[in-house]
Amino acid sequence: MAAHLLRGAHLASGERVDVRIEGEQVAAVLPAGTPDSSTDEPAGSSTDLTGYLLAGAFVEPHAHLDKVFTADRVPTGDGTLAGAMAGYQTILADASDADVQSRARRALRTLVSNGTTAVRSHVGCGRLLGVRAVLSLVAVREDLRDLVDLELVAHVGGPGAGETWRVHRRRLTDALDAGADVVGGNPSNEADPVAALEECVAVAAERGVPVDLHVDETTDPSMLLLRRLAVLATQVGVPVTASHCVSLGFQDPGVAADVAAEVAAAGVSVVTLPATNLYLQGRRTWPRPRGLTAVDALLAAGVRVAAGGDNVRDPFNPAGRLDPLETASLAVTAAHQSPERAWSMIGTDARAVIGHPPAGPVPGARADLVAIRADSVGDAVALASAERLVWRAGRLVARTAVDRSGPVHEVTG
Ligand SMILES: Nc1ccnc(=O)[nH]1
Repeated sequence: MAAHLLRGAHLASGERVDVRIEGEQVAAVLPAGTPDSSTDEPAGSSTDLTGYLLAGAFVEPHAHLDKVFTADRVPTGDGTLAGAMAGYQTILADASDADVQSRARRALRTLVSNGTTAVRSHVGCGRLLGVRAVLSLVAVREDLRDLVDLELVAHVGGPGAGETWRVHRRRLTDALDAGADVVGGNPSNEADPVAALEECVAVAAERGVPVDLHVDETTDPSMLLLRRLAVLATQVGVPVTASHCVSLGFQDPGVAADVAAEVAAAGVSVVTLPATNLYLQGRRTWPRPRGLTAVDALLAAGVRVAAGGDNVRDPFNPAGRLDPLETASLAVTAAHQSPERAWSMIGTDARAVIGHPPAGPVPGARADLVAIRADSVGDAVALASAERLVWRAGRLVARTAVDRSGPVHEVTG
């Protein structure tokens, strides 16, 4: 089997190593310069990674690829979630298959060149879109399958749609039939949030697929569906993820700790989405709160917490770089996590949340790797150097070099 040697990189621990890749996997991790690791290597089958930090590739656990890059098509809204949802409705008529696909492809290539090899994207499948966007993204998933693992979440509903949960149920099953992998939705924004939540979880249980819901994306503490979701999660045998959970950050600390314990006991994972929730939440209150979930309480209770980029250049967030290191930096400054914890939230934890097996410079793991020019994890999170190399299943899929004129990206897939 063809082997490739990555020479002289350092790991997060600081140790300098040579990493041998065979096929799709990491075959060996040896101290840098170990003679055994480089003998019998024909010239050209190694890469010098001196000065690079080598780690498992990043994972984006929560994107919205059907919406990405639409910010310039809508008038600036009022910056709230309701305003963003209303603004987005106006774009849908123009969202042809070709348009959705080209925006999603551009976003995925950027994510890959930044070090990401697996992406979970929510995709609208409500009244205006039906299964159109799901089908568009299924085609993109197929096209780019050598570059990135793309998982699709059927994101049903929306306020004012005037649809009952019977109709939503059909929309979810249609989207799953069309190729979506996971049940999603935004029950907190429905007329009957508890009924909507229960229906989503019921569909996931019936179909035997994971469920990943937008939960409690509000600073209003009286909305706390997370508690009900934790109860439901103990009754179904499918993986349950709660994205956003903003209102948990607005509970009394005792309540937050109790709910976090319930979430941990139920095995529910949480995805925090700092960029969008800093943008959308807290617009109408002073002092202005930060719209983040209670990350510390969740971690203290033993909940798996990942961090995602969510919306990028759309009515929900006009900014965003499609770089998990931007998300990690926000987890440090806005969610008060250490750089090392933030790094794990965009890597190991995010990968576990979406149910993928471990990857990284560990013998036997899949060779999904990112090398970034950085002295340490703290450096990588803070400076987010553009100089990166990315391998997926043992194959180099992207390389960004920097010369005097700036970064030069090459996505090889
Ligand atoms: N934060 C978000 C809520 C609902 N839809 C989105 O695209 N984003």
